[in-house]
Amino acid sequence: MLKIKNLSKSFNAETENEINLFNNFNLTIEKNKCTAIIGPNGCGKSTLLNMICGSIAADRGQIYLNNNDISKLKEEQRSNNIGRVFQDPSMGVSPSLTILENMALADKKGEKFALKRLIKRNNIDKYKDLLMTLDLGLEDKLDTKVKFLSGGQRQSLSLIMAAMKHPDLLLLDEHTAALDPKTSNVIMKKTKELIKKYSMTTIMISHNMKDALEYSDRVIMLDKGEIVLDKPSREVSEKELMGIYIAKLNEFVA
Ligand SMILES: Nc1ncnc2c1ncn2[C@@H]1O[C@H](COP(=O)(O)OP(=O)(O)OP(=O)(O)O)[C@@H](O)[C@H]1O
Repeated sequence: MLKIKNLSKSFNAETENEINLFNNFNLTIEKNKCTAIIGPNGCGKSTLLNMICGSIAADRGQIYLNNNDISKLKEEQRSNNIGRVFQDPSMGVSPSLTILENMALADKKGEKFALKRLIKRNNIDKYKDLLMTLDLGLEDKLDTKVKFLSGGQRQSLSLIMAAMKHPDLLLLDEHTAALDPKTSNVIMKKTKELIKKYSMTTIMISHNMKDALEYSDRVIMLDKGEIVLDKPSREVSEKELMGIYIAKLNEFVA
């Protein structure tokens, strides 16, 4: 379970460009459930994920993961228990390393290791088995540098790597937004399968209302750093979400 208590964050404090994004923000994310976070551009979705994983510091407040206060931990320390897949297929993987080297790195997350001893021959079958589940033939390209893979292939690899150590929390930051509809669909299905298989508590940011409803247990809409809707996904329709979304966008334009 993830518990966020009284989180506050502003940017450019005490300047004319000050943005008070979160002000005493509270949220509890249930264990082993997938929660979708939606909301218009700039409402604070990525900033929230960045504060959870520690890539940006909150001004005030606490974050508890399975009752442990992680607020003061560095990003690397939090990454032992938090996996993340980004929108950009080049993030979350090391493009100049091979598929095999990337997977071995993900496998060693949180451990001290020597790079030259990174790859353990007896782990290769494990990596191949994981890649085989993607059905993209990547298991036969272990020595291919990741920069030569397509966006969809990289994103699939990134997902497998993020889930490899069965993190307590999986953060999906618009992870299919840069992909074509068919590949996006394949990756969403794979995501659902992995979340279920490894019982991962998941937060998924999406601008795709249909995916947000289909693949989550709960949907939360943010607007200007505040929760404006919070419902079980099965109790809300795409039409209802779009209605609120458009009303918020119109408020923004007005
Ligand atoms: N490092 C930063 N410095 C200054 N302002 C920032 C910084 N990071 C985010 N912001 C501002 O905070 C607000 C929220 O940004 P954020 O990226 O969290 O929104 P978002 O909901 O993820 O948007 P999108 O859907 O476009 O990805 C925006 O106004 C953004 O300009």
